[in-house]
Amino acid sequence: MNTPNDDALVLYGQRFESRLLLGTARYPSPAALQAAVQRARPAMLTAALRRQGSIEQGKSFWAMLKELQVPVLPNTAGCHSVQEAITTSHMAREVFDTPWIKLEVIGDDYTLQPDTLNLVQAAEQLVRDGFYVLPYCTEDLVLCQRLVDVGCQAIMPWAAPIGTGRGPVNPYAMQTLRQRLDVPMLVDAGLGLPSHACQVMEWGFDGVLLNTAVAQAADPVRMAGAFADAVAAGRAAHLAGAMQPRESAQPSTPVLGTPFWHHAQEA
Ligand SMILES: CC(=O)[C@@H](O)[C@H](O)COP(=O)(O)O
Repeated sequence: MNTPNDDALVLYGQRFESRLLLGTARYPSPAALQAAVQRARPAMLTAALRRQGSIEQGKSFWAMLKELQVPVLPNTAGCHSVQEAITTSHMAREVFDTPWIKLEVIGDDYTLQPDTLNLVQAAEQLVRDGFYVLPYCTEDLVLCQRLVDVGCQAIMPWAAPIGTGRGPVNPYAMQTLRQRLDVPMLVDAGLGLPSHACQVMEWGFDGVLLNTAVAQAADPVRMAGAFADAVAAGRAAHLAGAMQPRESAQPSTPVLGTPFWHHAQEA
């Protein structure tokens, strides 16, 4: 029997049972992608409208995504300008028949760093056009605030540049961001290990989006499972309320006073 999840992820008013989102690129085979998705059961699958490959390959890829029955989150990967991102988003909405868009506007091709100056403008227009915009951004607090100001109901700060697998490179800024803004935040890009995902979930992030760490693992299916478990563990730890670290040692078993077995013997 399925028990209702009272801790579902809610984005733009929609509930998702999982807090893990997966990318669909760079898997060794379509079968590996399918099996990884079946193992991880992600909330959404992101795919670039501008995928490389022949028209035939494209058609069978989209058919496979449909078969997986996981909501598709089209993305604007490869877009470098506001207009390009907006046009691509509108095409994606027609192709996938969905209001969701992962908004990427790349500002630097070497680091794949989001164009923080133009991202807000693109997001504002897309929100006005009725999209559910999930902007891929840096962990800069003021940028994230501006994205929220223009109507983004959730944001996706990076942990590290796409494909690096370095994990959160700026823990201080990420934790500050989490404390300062009260919107759903999904950490997108740069996670390499399940422990990275667990860490950001412990900090209170609402979910993670990742691709390379699963797709490029020696065993993508097993790694997909490991990430799904890590995301759930990090979320549970966050909700459980962690102890505060201490400077000095404190015995976890009190040894002072009368041992409890002493009373038992006297009774
Ligand atoms: C697929 C996708 O959207 C990536 O651009 C995303 O940002 C994930 O990054 P990693 O591959 O570093 O997990």
